[in-house]
Amino acid sequence: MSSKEAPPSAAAKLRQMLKKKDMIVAPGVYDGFSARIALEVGFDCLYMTGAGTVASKLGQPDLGLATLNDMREHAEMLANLDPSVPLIADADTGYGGPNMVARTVAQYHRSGVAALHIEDQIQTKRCGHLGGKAVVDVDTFAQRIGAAYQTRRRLGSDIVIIARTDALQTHGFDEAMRRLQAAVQAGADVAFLEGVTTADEAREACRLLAPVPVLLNMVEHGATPSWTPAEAKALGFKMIIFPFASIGPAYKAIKDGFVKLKEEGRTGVGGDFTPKKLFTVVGLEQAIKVDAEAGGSLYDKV
Ligand SMILES: C[C@](O)(C(=O)O)[C@H](CC(=O)O)C(=O)O
Repeated sequence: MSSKEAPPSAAAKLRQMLKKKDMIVAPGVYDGFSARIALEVGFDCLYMTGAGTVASKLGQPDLGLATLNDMREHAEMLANLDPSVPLIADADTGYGGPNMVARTVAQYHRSGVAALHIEDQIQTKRCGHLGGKAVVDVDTFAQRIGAAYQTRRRLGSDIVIIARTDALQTHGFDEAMRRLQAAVQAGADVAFLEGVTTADEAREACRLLAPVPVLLNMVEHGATPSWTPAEAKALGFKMIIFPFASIGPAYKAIKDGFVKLKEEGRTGVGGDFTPKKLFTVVGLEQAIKVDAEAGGSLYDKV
């Protein structure tokens, strides 16, 4: 029996999206559940936040504590919930020298990740919106991106390489631009100026980098003013990520529920949130279908 032609990879799909004029909007997801909710709402691109991954998987702050294995495993799970929806995943510093960056790109590619961002912070990195950051020199950064590009070519992969500079805070705008330009020369597909602080700076960065697409990191209450996708598009950005779009509301909702439980002995979970509702959000229908198509009847009475 012939099988259907394989659909395009998520990375190839993201490359197509980059060519269109629409803004690419990716909500931050930090676990399988938040990713499923983003898919339920109909987003056509997801962002795996490193900060959210470290917080949820390790219960730790975003200080470079996650290893390649932690991040890859998480990214693979997220990328494959719906492989037709591209996942942009945080890859921090690439986790070492050129050979480690090469392993990172190869492993993210094999895991079905559509795009990854690699930055110029030192290995003991921190969230880009904390003070006291330090960056490697421009040549080391260009080597990281060059290793990513060579790996992508070697594998025949469409994975989109996003170069992020954290140099704005310590070295100023001109040096940050120089770094992004060096990264583009080294093979980056998309530029990411971390911690942009004003609309003028944002507009100028997009102008100087054109035609290279620029990503905006819309961390709420960080260094960057709050802009909507439409406002970001008007400034010249092509992609926007909202890293805390799920972990922020989750914190409040979970905490409120726990306080209620502690004080009143009840969680206050809404009556519509039945066990079946939870499993439906995370793919119950698909699981039933797979079983039925294989001739099974395991879930007839679910
Ligand atoms: C984008 C980011 O890398 C992330 O992990 O989501 C973080 C977000 C954050 O911690 O504020 C970053 O900007 O460094």
